[in-house]
Amino acid sequence: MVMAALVGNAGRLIASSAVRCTCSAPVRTRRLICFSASLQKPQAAGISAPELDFPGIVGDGGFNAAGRAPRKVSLKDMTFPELERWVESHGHKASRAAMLWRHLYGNGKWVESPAVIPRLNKEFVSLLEERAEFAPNLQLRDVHTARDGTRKLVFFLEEYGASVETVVIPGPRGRVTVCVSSQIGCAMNCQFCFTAKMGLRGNLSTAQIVEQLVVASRIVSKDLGHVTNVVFMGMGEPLHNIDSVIRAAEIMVNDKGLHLSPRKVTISTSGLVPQIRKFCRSSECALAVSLNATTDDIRDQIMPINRKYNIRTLLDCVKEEMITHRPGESVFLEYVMLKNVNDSEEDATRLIELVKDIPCKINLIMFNSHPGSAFEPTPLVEVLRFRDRVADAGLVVHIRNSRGDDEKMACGQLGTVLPRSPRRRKQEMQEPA
Ligand SMILES: C[S@@+](CC[C@H](N)C(=O)[O-])C[C@H]1O[C@@H](n2cnc3c(N)ncnc32)[C@H](O)[C@@H]1O
Ligand code: SF4
Repeated sequence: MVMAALVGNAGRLIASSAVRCTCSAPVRTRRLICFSASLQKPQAAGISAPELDFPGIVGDGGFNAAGRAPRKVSLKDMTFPELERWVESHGHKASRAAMLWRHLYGNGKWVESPAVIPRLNKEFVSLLEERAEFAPNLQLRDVHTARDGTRKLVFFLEEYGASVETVVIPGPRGRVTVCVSSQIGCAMNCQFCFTAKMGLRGNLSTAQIVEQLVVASRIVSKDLGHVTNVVFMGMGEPLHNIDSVIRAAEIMVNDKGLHLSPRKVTISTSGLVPQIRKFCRSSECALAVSLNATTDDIRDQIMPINRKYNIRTLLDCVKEEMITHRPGESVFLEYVMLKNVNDSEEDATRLIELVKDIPCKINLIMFNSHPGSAFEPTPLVEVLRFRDRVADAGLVVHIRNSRGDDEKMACGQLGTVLPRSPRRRKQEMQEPA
């Protein structure tokens, strides 16, 4: 029956027999990788060695058009200790880094130029003007608002000629969740996900990830209040861009700035096993794993990454990492309900067996349809039945409703830009009075 449901999709599923891997990265991505090799010869490039220690330089491409002088460092590429080192390496007190950090991230200030920071030492202002970039290359192009109040921010990246999207989801009791993107497109090719159709165009830098949150916070601060939660569930596979993502998450939880609780910053992955290990050992933020099937047969077809790391390998890794490195915490297991694909009674029974020894919370996600998708959502009554079976076995399980799906803002729908009237676009982009 399951296979029958997949028949319409079979050609496409079978044809996608391999996960597109990192080494088939597009030219732009390869250019950045090759660039890091050229960093090994700093003198030849006319760049002073201390500058090379700072991630803003590397993430930014590093050189000006002439290829000799260093470009500005991108401040939002740096974690707090790195910013302190950068400030000190230019002969200033570390306390100036703390002040700068507060103005970048703290207390709703979010400044974009040293000129507006009061009582700043003149030489420090010159240093910032000459050598530092406050905001990365990420232009807010549009804000769409769905009927349920969910907002989608569309950012344009000039160097890729493409957009990435960020979603703000107002919740009950003052909860405000920002869903950030980590890549432009995605290489993982999950068959039910619209973002997969873009393929991978490139990775976002730490600064570009953090900036999504800063801009979203600024836009919603007057009417919704503070952002309370961040989920890396927008465009892209966060652990395919793990270094930038871990650093962005570190900046988000820093208590002198954005100060989110690490438990409220969740990184979601389709299941890259070595990167899950690295993440659990080097970040304190929460982990979500998109399981989405209970047999390798089905998962191989809907999530090609399963052909590399199958369900057993994935769940063994998750269990071991949670028990060893995250005692007392639970992993979120995401499960998109696909009609006649992964939603049977047998699936519920297998799911219980698979996860019963893992400290976890299961989220059943309603499938969000998109143009060209061969999948259909499981009817709500069936989702409720599935949930009850899993809950009766003593597992923690919730149903996640779609938010913003009328404006294509829900999970797995990102990657399109909707036309708006110029008047409404102007209204939505303004900060509320
Ligand atoms: C878009 S992904 C981004 C994070 C990461 N790449 C991952 O797969 O976990 C976030 C979540 O959306 C789910 N998802 C993808 N396409 C979906 C769709 N069309 N409807 C509902 N959920 C979807 C994924 O299974 C995942 O749990
Ligand atoms: S579900 Fe996640 S990993 Fe899969 S294609 Fe979509 S964004 Fe990529």
